[in-house]
Amino acid sequence: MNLLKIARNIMNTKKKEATALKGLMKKMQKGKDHIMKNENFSQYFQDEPSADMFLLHYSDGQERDFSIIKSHLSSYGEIKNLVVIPGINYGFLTYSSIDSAISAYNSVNMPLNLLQFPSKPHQISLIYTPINVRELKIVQGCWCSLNVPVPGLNLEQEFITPEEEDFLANHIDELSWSPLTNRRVQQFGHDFLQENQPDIAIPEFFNFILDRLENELGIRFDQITATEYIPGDFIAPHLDAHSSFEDTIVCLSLNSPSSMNFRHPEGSEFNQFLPPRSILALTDEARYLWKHSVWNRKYDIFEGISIHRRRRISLTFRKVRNVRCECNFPSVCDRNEEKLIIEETKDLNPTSLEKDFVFDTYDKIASHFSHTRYKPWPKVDEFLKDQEPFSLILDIGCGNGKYLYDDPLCRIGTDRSFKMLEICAERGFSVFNADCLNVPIRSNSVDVAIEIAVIHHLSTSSKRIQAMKEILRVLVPNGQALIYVWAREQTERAFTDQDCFVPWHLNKVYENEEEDTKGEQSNDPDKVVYKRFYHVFKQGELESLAKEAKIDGWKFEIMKHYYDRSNWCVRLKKVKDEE
Ligand SMILES: O=C(O)CCC(=O)C(=O)O
Ligand SMILES: [Fe+2]
Repeated sequence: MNLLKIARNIMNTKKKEATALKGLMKKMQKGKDHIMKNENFSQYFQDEPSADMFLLHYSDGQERDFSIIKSHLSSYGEIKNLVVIPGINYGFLTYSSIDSAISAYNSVNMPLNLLQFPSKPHQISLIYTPINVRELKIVQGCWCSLNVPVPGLNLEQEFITPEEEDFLANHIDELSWSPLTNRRVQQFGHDFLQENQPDIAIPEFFNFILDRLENELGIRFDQITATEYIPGDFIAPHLDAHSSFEDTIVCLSLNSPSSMNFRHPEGSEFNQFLPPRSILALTDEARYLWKHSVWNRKYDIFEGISIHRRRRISLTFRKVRNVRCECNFPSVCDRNEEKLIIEETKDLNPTSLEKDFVFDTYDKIASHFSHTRYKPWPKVDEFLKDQEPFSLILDIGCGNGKYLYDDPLCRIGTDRSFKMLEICAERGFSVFNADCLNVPIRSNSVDVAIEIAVIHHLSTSSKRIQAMKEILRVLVPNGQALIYVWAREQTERAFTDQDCFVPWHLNKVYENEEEDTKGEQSNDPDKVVYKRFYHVFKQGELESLAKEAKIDGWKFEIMKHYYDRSNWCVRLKKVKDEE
């Protein structure tokens, strides 16, 4: 090779390097600009060195990238926090000292300091920030620890071996999972989710673990729930029903770390880290008083370091209770709760359940209810504003009239509760007393109907269908309706049954002294409790109801169905039934 050729080769390599470098610098700047613009983070960036840093890594933030980022960044000093968020190309880093941060900053930000990620090589870069990562809302992992101060909570790590973990998970996966909205489950022993179902025998492959638990805790568990959580799945805060199971409940985690939130009724909260193969025993206060939940997060932050969740299978071991619960926490105990058994009949007359726990209750709580229900829900409002001007709008079950506000000429409301109607009348709205099963309005006469949080107070499915039929009847052809009902799957509350009572805690200042029937005394001396009857809807149930409701050659077309504020919702249109 002659000299000229060598020189040209060197020149070419240098040129290539320079182009690569330019490309990288451009990409870094683009990444920075993107974050500044879209996440509005520019306020968090600063030139002055600090131990807290913003980490641009340009990878997909998955677990395999995380370990490379971590081992590289550890070489500059001790790391206090390192949060890499699944699916996001930036993260957060805190060093134990500013010196480490400076040394990382100076080396990492050098162009062409590429890290060999499994996906592809990446440049990472660091920016100083004044913000502590715990305070950043974007970080949605659960900050958790191994020992949380919840009395009666006990974690034991490595309760089973990795081989036993595989053995259990494989056997369970051979059986069939039942889907719930946000996770899948399998029940063994007594199936408390499906009433009146015979017990399912506990498969033999569980025997070794039942024996081990019996040896350790002295309890032979006879009910097992297997739950599958894909990252992002969750279980809402709940207490395992006191009346259904005895004191100690044990959760065994398979295949993935996760965390469980414990919340005291007065508000304090802790996140318990759950390593795979560990058992967590809930006894006494932890079992009876603190609600537990698994949040819908894709990662947890344990000792400052983000830990990606993978597919987790949890096994919950319980012992079915045969005697009344005598726990020391009567305020949260269901021992006195009657189980609602509702007879399905075609009779549309109100039952005493509806009279006492819907009509009467809403009359009693009307003014308190009205003070807490004044803001229209944005999606309902949007629907109403979407309608042609001067459309006639009927609000069935209008309550205090929060959707009747502007434009009273075109909006009319009905309700069963006279007290609610009095409130509407005082506000000058056009309302009248009516039952939603028999609306005294001509057929084909209203352009738009809404029925928000009403149908879930009807106790039988015949009544719920009749309510839908009434909406269909009064609407003009092509008229639209919007219906909201409480979702069983909501995260705000947990329901063991679809038919249930939900308490209303009424401040005594709202109690009418002349009335003879009073609510029950609450734990709070200033409050009384009134029960409201609800039938909480399963996902898809409202759509089935809409499909079933047909009259005189008309039916509903489902234009949209969605979840909003703990409710299942449908937007319907009255169309010709061609069948
Ligand atoms: O995921 C877990 O370990 C807890 C499940 C649970 O709370 C339950 O099934 O009641
Ligand atoms: Fe539970």
